[in-house]
Amino acid sequence: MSTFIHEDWLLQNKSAQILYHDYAKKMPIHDFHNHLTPAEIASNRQFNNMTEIWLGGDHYKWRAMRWLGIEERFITGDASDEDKFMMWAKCVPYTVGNPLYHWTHLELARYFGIHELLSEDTARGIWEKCNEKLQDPSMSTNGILKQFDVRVACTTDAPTDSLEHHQQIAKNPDIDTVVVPSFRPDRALDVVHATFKDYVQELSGSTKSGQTITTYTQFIEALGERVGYFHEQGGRVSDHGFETLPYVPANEQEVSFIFSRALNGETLSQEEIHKHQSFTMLHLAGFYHQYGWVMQLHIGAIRNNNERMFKLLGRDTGYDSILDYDLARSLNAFLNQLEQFNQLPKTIIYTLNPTQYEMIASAIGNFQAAGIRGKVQMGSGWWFHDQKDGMIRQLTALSSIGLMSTFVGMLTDSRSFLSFTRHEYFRRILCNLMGTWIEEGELPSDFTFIGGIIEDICYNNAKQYFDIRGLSV
Ligand SMILES: O=C[C@H](O)[C@@H](O)[C@@H](O)[C@H](O)C(=O)O
Repeated sequence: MSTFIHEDWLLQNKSAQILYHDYAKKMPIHDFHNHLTPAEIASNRQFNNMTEIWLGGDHYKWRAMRWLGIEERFITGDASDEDKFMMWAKCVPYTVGNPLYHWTHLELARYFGIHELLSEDTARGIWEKCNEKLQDPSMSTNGILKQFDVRVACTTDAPTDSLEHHQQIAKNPDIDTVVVPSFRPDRALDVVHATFKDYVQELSGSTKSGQTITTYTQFIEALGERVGYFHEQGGRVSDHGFETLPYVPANEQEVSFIFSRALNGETLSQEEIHKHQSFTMLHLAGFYHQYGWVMQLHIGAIRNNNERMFKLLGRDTGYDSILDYDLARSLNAFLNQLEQFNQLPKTIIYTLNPTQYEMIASAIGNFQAAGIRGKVQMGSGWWFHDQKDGMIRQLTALSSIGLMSTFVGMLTDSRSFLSFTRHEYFRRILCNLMGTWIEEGELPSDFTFIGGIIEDICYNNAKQYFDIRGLSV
């Protein structure tokens, strides 16, 4: 009997199989956005068991378990690692149709050589086999990066981070992967949050002078200094998470006043919040442009919706979802404002709302520029759309309205070292889509040509676009 994850899995025709096996499969990985922990890479962490590496931090699995009515103690609570794994195994058969079912079995197959389907019945054997394999040097963090030929990994880091772990990684001759930080200044834009004042203090502490920030000008200077520091440490990417991307024009004087009111803990109007955010984003984008960075905008998540659970577990624990809102005007206005002053950096826009794919694909066509292929990009299917249907929708919108040949492709966006197979998943779906176009006569059956485009989307485009120092290929 053939296994579920077989050689031609998801490749439904001959052309798709050729594209995947002869072109996509061999390409290295350029993982330009993830949430891996630099400290774990620096210490070359070896995981004790499957729960540690697979279930800890994975809010996708947690949501599915809650959906099945599992008690929280088996999800994020105090149950033993073994009991948590057994409970997850029991849930897996009921995830059919959800990407979790695919991801789970693809990860078991590629990392552990396990082709049995995970369920209550097979759980014990799989737990033991995987835990044993996890002790192998090939399964340490560095072992995994090597196995999957991960040439670049961009972690997600606070502007105030010392980046000491990145420095250790860079000095370690055993780590071939170029691991660089991404600058994620969400808290700098969150003037309404009760901790904004503490954040500004933290930011002051991270600058060379350590001088207390009291004015907006000092605040922007401090952020600029930290962008410079990240750059020195190899950073070439920033990342922002927005509910919506407001764009409300403002001037320095107004925003300075709003900033000092925020520092005093005064209540700000929605308009003031948006003005501060818009103006600060223009400054930040200017820095990214100056350093030749890529600005990533993740837009459209409504977060921490379950207050009771937020109080218990905090953020990123599986209580975020898709926001509906208007984006076209503010997105165009924001990009336009940067473009007017020649300050628009290379930009990737991800949306959590797939009804916006066509709109975004059309908007980015307004801001492409000489000398850079696909300067403004639409990011791959993000989060709830990091699955077959989501990827096909994103690729279809991008290819119909823009140029898919310039697309920088896939990233894991994951907190787990077992997620590198997401690239394989994406590649199979991409090859199946283009292979089907060949079979249906919509593309020529010229494999060198179409295969070359596949190789570009899998790796070459990202390598060229991000231009991360030290890349050896
Ligand atoms: O795929 C889902 C992601 O990891 C999600 O948790 C992140 O994208 C995170 O919310 C972020 O804002 O960076």
